[in-house]
Order: sequence, then C-alpha cells, then structure tokens
Amino acid sequence: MIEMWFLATAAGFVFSWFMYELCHIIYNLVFHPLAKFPGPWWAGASDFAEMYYNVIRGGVYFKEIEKMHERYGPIVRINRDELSIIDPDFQEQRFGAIGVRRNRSEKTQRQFVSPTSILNTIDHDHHRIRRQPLNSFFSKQAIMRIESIIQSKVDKVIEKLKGAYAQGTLLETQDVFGALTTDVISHYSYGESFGFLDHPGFKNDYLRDVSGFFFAQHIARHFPLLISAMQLIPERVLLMLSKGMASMNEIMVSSKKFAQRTLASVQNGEKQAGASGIPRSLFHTLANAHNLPPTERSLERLTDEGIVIMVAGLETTARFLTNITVHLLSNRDMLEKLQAELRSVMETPDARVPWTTLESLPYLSAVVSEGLRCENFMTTRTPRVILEPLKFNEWTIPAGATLSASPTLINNNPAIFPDPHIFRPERWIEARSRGKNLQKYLASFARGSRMCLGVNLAYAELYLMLAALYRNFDFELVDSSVKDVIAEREFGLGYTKDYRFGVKVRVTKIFEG
Ligand code: HEM
Repeated sequence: MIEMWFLATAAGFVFSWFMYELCHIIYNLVFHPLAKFPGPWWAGASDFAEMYYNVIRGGVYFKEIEKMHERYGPIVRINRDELSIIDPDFQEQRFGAIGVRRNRSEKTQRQFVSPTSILNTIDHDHHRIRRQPLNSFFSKQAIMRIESIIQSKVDKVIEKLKGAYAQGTLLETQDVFGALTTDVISHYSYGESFGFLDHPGFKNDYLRDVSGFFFAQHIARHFPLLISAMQLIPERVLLMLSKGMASMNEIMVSSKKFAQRTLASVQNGEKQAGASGIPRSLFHTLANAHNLPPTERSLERLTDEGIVIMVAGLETTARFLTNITVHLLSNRDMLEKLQAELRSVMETPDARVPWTTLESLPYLSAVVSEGLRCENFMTTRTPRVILEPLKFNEWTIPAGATLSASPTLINNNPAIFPDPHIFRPERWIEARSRGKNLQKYLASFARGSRMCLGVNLAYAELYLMLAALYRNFDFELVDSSVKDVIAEREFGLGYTKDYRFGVKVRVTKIFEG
C-alpha cells in the first residue's frame, strides 16, 4: 500500500515537472520577448542546449554559436534570454557609451566564487560605486609609477632564461609568463610578491591549476550549487579531489588573509600608503575609500575583490605573451623586423626603455595590437543586460535582454581584418597611414563601464616583457605550433581539444650586443 502511494507520488512529481518544463519551452518559443529573433529553435527553447554542448560535450557551445552566425547572420538568439551580436560597429552600443546603464547577467554571476567583486556586481550603479576607487589604482599614471616593479620582474625572467639557455632547458611559455604575471599582480595588488620567479625553474601552480577551476566554473553556470558545495569541503579533501580547486581555494584564503591584515592596519592607525603616495595594495585602496559606505569596505568585499583581481590578472596577459611568441617564432621575417626596431632604441640587450617609448615604436606596437587581435581563445561572451530597448538594424531589442559577443568573433571579422587568421602586424601600420583607426574594433578588453580594469597593467607587461625578450634572445618552437593556441573548447577562455593551451620553446641564442 505504502509502495503504491510512493510510486503514485513519484509519478505525480515527474509528470508535474515535465508539464512545467513543457510550458516553459512553449513560452520561450512562442511568447518570450526574444521569440521572434533569428536562431535555431532548440537554442531558444531552454538552456539545455548550452548545458549539453558545454558540460556534456566539454565546452563546445562557442563553436555552435559560430555556426549559428554563419547561418542566421550577425544577430542570433543563443539561449532563452541571450542574443549574440557580432557586428563590430554595434559593440559601442552593446557595451553602452558613457552614462548608459548596463547590468551584468545573473547567469554569468553565479559561475564565480566572489559575489561581491566588481566582476560579479549585477547592478550598474552599484558596480560604478565599487569600481571607482579601483580605477585610479589601475590608471595609466598609477601603472607608470610602478614601472620599475614590473621591470624588475621582467629582469628576473631574463636572468632565468639565460640559465635555461646554459642548460638547454625546454620551457613551457605559459609557465614562464604565468610566473611573471603572478609576481607582478601579487606585488602590486597584494603588496607582496608571491615569489614564483624566485623558485628554481618557472613555478606556476596558480596558472596551471586555476585553469582546472575555470572548467568547474563552466559547470557551475548550470549547476550553481557546486560552488557553494566546494566552499564547504575541507582543503585537504579538495586537494585530493582536484588540484585546480585547491589552488583556487589557496587564492581565496590568501586574499582573505591580506584583507584581514589590511583592515587591522587601518584600525591600528598604521600608514596606508608607500613613499610615493600610492596605496600599499589594492586592499589598502578599498579599506581607505572613505567615500564608500562601510559595507563596501568589509572583509568580504576586500576578499572578493582580491580574488578576482588575482585570477583576472594571471592568465589573460600570459596567454597573449604566448600568442605573440608563437606567431613571431612562426614568422621569422616579422621577428627580425621587430628585433631590428628594438636594437634601434635599446643599444645593448640590458638597456631599459620606458613603456611609453616602447609604445611609440611602430612595429612593436603593431605586433602587440596584432597579437591581441589574432587570437582564437578570447571566447568568453562578455554579456551585458540592456535596461532600455535598443535598435539593431531592423530589430528592436527589448529591455532586459542579455547581449553578448565573443571577442574572438569580433577580432576575426574579415570585413575589418581581411584574412583574419593570418598574423600580420603590418595591417595596423597600413591602416594608420590611411588614417583608419583599427583600435576601435579591437575587442579583447571589452568596452564601456565594465571594460577590463587591468588594461594598462596588461599593456605595460606586454611591452616591457616583449622588448626585453626579443632584444635578448632568439628561440625555437619545440613540438609546437600555432594550433596549440587555437581553441577547440571553451571554459571562460579557450583550450585545445586535449584541454591545453601554450607552446614549448628553447632559447637558441643570447644576443651579446
Ligand atoms: C591581455 C590581458 C587582458 C585581457 C585581454 C583582459 C580582458 C578582459 C575582458 C574582456 C574583460 C571583460 C569581461 C566581461 O565583461 O565579462 C575583463 C574584465 C576585467 N579584467 Fe581583464 N584582461 C586582461 C588583463 C587583466 C589584468 C592584468 C587584470 C588585473 C588587474 C585584469 C582585471 C580585470 C577585472 C578586475 C575585470 C572586471 C572588470 C569589471 O567587471 O568592472 N585584467 N578583462
């Protein structure tokens, strides 16, 4: 009798769930405000297709989106409430000009571990309040003032590469550049370098392991309880489960430690800025932003911001250094052109040239722009929720819709960048001589009020590292090619089919003069 009752109740539950989902699907296909937009029916019916391609098939929905654009044009409905729009001339409107409000999508928010960070602040006005003190900490002036810190880390890389040459060591570029970016971001943001460059070889646990965390995040988008569950698991068990999760936990723990230490230093009336007047760290900047309400200077806020800055600052810049490296080493004529230009301003290999001078070098700056453009791994969709209706061609997009576009699809638009998959720095020089500004189409850092916070830091690292690298050494690619930086899978950033990213190189020559 009890069994019958149990079976009937279970069947009732299943039936109700089925009817509920069916009603949802019908609503999404017929009555939803985005129902009339182009795209395959299965993409707009529910979020199942995205979950299937990303979680079950392993991060391949971005490829389906690309196919949808090939079939349906520049605007496509890619899930229940999101339109992908890859028209390069529409990006300014999508991100919103100054004064235009854009929220972050709630779905994207739930894949991250730091809900109170700027990256995860949904409301536009709240985001502005939180971001304002950080803008000056990462402004171009601020980064120019810490150029000597970045240069000192670059010098360490150069010293270590000399050692690698002497020993014939095979190097993974992501290890080399990841150690650099970790030490730079920890030194500046945490006030203390994590010292990855001081280890023998190139220690780079964070970058390797955090990739593991990105995989989990993608799953968390569809199953958000995973993140909450992770925070309850003891660190030792986590370590056994996944190195990626444990490393992420390590970043979370150290951010909290630095945040606690800073808040205590404020209470004790300790000095909050260094000799140059720059706050001692990101945590000091936030803890002393007295124009913000106390809730915005809480331990949770400081910790969350510390986590996001660390994770956001590590891998992206390292990847672009790798990307530029593999393209230059595959195009020796371009490499030689760059080396000749560097010799013209750096008399000796150990000469120090300011970032602003390096930026004014035509070929180096073209190499940097082309390296940022000719990529296949910035697959993240940078979604923004519009708060007012928006016109795109013949379409009126309703308020509340999420508009997204993967930077890769914009960066590789053949109408703006002919033969987009070919690395050709000259295109930037030619466009400039024709008075055409291609920079406005470069999508790698996004735009608007939620544009990359670390853009100046990233540029400083790129210029200083590339100049020192190619003024000092020649390299060869070992068992590697451009295909090792081409995404076949997407987990926030792109990965190859076997879940990797990066190339192997060996130093073949040290330039003496
Ligand atoms: C070449 C290197 C980099 C690239 C291409 C890059 C790209 C991006 C992009 C596309 C976004 C927008 C994400 C979205 O809207 O979903 C973003 C946001 C962000 N980036 Fe970067 N990034 C780079 C380096 C850095 C560095 C070095 C930092 C360190 C401070 C950093 C910190 C951030 C933060 C905190 C955000 C969130 C901003 C906000 O929501 O207001 N990034 N980045």
